Amino acid sequence: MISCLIIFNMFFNPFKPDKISYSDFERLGREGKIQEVQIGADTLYIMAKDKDNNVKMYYTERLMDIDLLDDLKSWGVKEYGGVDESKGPLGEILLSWIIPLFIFIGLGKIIGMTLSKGMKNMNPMSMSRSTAKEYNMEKNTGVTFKDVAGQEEAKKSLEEVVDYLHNPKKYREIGAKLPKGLLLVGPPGTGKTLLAKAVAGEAHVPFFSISGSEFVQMFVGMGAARVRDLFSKAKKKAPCIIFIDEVDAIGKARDTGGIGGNDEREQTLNQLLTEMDGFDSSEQPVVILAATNRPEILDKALLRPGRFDRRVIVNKPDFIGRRKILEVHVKKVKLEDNVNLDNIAKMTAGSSGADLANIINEAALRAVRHGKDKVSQRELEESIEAVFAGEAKRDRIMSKEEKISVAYHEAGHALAGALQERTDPVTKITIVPTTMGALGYTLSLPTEEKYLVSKEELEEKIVVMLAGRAAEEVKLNQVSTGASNDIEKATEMARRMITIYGMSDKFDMVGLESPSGRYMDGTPVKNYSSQTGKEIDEEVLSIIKRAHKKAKDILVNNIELLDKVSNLLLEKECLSGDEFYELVKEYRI
Ligand SMILES: Nc1ncnc2c1ncn2[C@@H]1O[C@H](COP(=O)(O)OP(=O)(O)OP(=O)(O)O)[C@@H](O)[C@H]1O
Ligand SMILES: [Zn+2]
Repeated sequence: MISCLIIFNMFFNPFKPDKISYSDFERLGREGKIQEVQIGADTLYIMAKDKDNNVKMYYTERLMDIDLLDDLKSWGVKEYGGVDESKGPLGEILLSWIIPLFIFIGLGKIIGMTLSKGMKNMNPMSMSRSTAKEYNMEKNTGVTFKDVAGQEEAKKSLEEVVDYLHNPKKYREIGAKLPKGLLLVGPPGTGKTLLAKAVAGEAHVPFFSISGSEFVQMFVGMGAARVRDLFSKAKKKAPCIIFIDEVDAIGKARDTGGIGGNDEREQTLNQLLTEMDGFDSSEQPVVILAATNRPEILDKALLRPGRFDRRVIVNKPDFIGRRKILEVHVKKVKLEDNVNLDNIAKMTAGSSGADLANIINEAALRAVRHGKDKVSQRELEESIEAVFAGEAKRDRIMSKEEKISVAYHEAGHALAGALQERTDPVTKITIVPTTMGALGYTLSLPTEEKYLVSKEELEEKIVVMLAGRAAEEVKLNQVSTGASNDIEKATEMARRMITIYGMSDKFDMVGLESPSGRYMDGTPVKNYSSQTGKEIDEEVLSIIKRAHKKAKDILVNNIELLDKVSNLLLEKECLSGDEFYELVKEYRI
């Protein structure tokens, strides 16, 4: 055996293939120097003439150039075909090309095997591959833009990437470089991962994905190794997509300090930057998509040109977007014919795509629980409420007095909602306690999407919040702990009107608190003196007092209606918006 290897090594060197770049390969092709090409999964083995017109063997990393076969034909390459690398990367090719040159018939296998080892060692990338392989690779995600409902703007900005991956040649020829990195920015559950997969699916290219947070838990040095490994593998499969979810976990600004694991993160980040700079996107069309919901904390180095220099905003869906997302997801369940998805879309303002997917699934589970074979409006509405307010908790025993308090409290909220001009319509009132701790609740939902809210609207909202307690006062002459949540929300809103929205006469348009800046404990960053602080407190107090008085006035002026609504609530425990407005209409005419 040993002697065989020695003999073999003597002959090996003259036939050691040289690695060439893909562009050199193309140049050889254009110059008509290529005689034969064997196409492996990751490697192209090329027999071509060198400068001195001697036939030599070369290899290059295979890029997923969809024009490869056309090119080979147009260059007049006579022989080409696939190579089965499972016998060892060079096994087949060597057997057919080199062995006949030797008389070592019968030693072919050994030579093939040993050569393949030699080949491996010449290629450093395959060595690091074994150290870490924690990313996912999907050859075909099977997701297309059709699966991503709404998000039209995001899709539009990603279409160019798809086109580029489809046809890199077109861009290469004109000298255009597409951004290597795109940052998908948006709140959790809005479909960033889905969009990234859709880009890969649309372009029919492989999809490599890894989550930034996985790097943080890594042993020292592993994060960087993993990034290196990921890129080397991806480059071989180019064109392809690399998707880094939660990129903020590695890409946090480096100077923010912190204890432990920081070095690791920095190394990983540096490696990522190095890798991004280290390849030519026009030769190796690898597009890196990264997702974050906190772009502001990212290291500026990540956002420089040539890195993640483009942003794609992925927002929570508006009414039409929600409607479309619902349509995508109801396809997966059996629905009754009379289901009104418009209503569901209306009721779910503020929900993300993931919330909506969740609601549909929840409704299907409920339908099974109800012994049905189709999902109806009822299950859909119930699961929305379960998401927003918690499940009904009917086993909670309340005394009669407690029930009366809750009924007046909720009737108070509902009437303040119905009897002011700028408030959202009431869609449901219930005095059945929920698993989230509420003793009852009043649901009011906007009829249309709102992006701007006026001062008057905010004032009326505060009146609605305070009207629960106000009803207890005017009718039962009592105050209870039941209003604590309302009080907290009303106070917060009044404060924001003054300190953030510039809605007080006293402070005009001075920004007293920054809307986004918060301390570690969640309290807002304050930009004012303690004297101003006192004055703000006074202003807050006066807004609340005014609203409280208005709530009481509304209820006192409509005391009969208040009685009616709470009595009906006590009787039925739960009123729909329609039932409630029936009563209101009677009394308002
Ligand atoms: N626009 C949409 N159309 C259809 N389904 C959606 C949409 N947005 C979200 N979804 C649903 O929500 C699920 C979760 O979305 P995805 O994981 O892509 O969100 P994400 O923005 O990456 O969230 P995170 O920031 O939490 O990782 C998807 O698998 C899909 O079922
Ligand atoms: Zn209340």
